[in-house]
Amino acid sequence: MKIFITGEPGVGKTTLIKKIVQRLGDKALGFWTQEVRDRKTRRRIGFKVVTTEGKEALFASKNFTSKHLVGSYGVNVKRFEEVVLPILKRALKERDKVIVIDEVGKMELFSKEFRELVSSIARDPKSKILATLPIRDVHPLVRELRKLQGAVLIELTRSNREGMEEEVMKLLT
Ligand SMILES: Nc1ncnc2c1ncn2[C@@H]1O[C@H](COP(=O)(O)OP(=O)(O)OP(=O)(O)O)[C@@H](O)[C@H]1O
Repeated sequence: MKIFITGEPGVGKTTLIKKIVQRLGDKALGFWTQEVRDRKTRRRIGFKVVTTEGKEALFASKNFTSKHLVGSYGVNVKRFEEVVLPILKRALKERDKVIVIDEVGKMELFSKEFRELVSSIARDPKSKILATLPIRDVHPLVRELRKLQGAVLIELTRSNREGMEEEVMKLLT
């Protein structure tokens, strides 16, 4: 089963992914992206990736100098790749796992290897995927995934998000 969750920023995609990862336990392999806020000011200062194995890395920050920018955030593509690529490569081999990719977004898509791995995972007819996509087509790959044959595309909204955890679990099991 391949499931793609899309929705407006802040609607709760990452929250949903984390709940499902918790329920899947060691059946899930992958990562999610979440914002990092300053402890004192509570202002958003960057984004980190967290893997299902508990690895974390701040990979986008207002304080990073980078040629890869999304808004005022500099993206450290190397740091993203170091944490995320090994787990996705493993996931491609371990057939029984649900591969979790949150998200196939602008920041993540700077990595060519990430784009190639996501394509391979999506093309594999036997892969089980739970991934999030931005609501807008920020890249041809996002457009391709949105239309992927045999996949389920769900738009998460404030009105349907309450029952979505159960809905997705039903599709996955
Ligand atoms: N079902 C829910 N009920 C109430 N609040 C929620 C729910 N889901 C998420 N939130 C809250 O909304 C905020 C944004 O959630 P989250 O980071 O999961 O959104 P997102 O869609 O992943 O955002 P982005 O597109 O920016 O990555 C968080 O503060 C979270 O606690």
